[in-house]
Amino acid sequence: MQLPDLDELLARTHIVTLPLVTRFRGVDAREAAIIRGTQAWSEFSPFLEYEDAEAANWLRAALEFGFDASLPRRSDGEVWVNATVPAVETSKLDSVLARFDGCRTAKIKVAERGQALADDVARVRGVRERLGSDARLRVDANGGWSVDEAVQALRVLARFDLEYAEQPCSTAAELVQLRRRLVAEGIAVPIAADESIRKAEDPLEVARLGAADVIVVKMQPLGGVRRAAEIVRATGLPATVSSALDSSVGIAMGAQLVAALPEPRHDAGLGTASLLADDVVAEPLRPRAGRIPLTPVAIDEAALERLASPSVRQDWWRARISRCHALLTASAGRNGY
Ligand SMILES: O=C(O)CCC(=O)C1=CC=C[C@@H](O)[C@@H]1C(=O)O
Ligand SMILES: [Mg+2]
Repeated sequence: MQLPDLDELLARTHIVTLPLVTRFRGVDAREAAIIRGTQAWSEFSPFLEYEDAEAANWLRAALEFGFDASLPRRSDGEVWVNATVPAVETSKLDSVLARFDGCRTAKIKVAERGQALADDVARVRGVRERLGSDARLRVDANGGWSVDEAVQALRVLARFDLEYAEQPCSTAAELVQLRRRLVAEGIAVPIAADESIRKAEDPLEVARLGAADVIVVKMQPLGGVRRAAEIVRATGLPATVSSALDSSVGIAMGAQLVAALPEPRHDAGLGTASLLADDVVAEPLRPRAGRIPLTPVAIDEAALERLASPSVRQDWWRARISRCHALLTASAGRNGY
């Protein structure tokens, strides 16, 4: 595939600000570039604090999805998704869970700065009580615990029967130590790596070190469907595909990554359109009966206008796209991107 040139890319790009229902990851709104590709609508939405070198991978993913005619795409079938529970008080659990119709798996944020282990325990207990004993529950600490804190927390949280704990500590070396400690203490909680995959220089290190039982893969940070699927294959570990809190366009991209992976599959963290108060498509990809469809999304042109970011943010994003495009052009490999 040839990279679209910069002027063409910018002419095809809409910059939008999507309000969130609940504060998540420290933000109340999500900014994204929505791109009308030649093959499909695609999304470029690296978090604002990411440097260009990291953000360029996200652009690679957007270009593959939007412009690469040789990318296999499935339009039939569905993807099972998990409910995503932000670090809310227990009084908000009913309203959060109500947004994830029929989800049989929930991922619960823990180790939030300013909160205590008792808050995490109450939240996990609250979700277990509401979803019942058959539901699969995962927690995600975003690297917020030391090894000692993780042992202490997982000893208590294990009581709620966890599918896994995602990125309990920040480094792969700590995850290795933690896994040994959990085995030694008889605490049966598998470990998943997220930031240790998507923010690592070498995403295969986790597998080499034996740092995780499961890997979490996000299609934008990993540079697209093909690259992410290759990482999964190379690690040989079971994978959970997850969103980066994308619009429904990015969610549809993630769903194609799920379809590209071998079975069995963990329920995907692709229910997060439910955390948005508005979206760019006619029918947002919110879970119904625990699933989202693989059908291509239909853009709502009026929503692109309604949600258009203020001009100062448009300029910021266009400058960012230009810099990332230059990085990709400079490093273009055999495939042209
Ligand atoms: O995996 C999910 O259930 C939803 C996606 C999700 O949790 C995340 C999306 C974007 C940024 C991250 O802080 C967060 C994660 O850590 O997995
Ligand atoms: Mg995570």
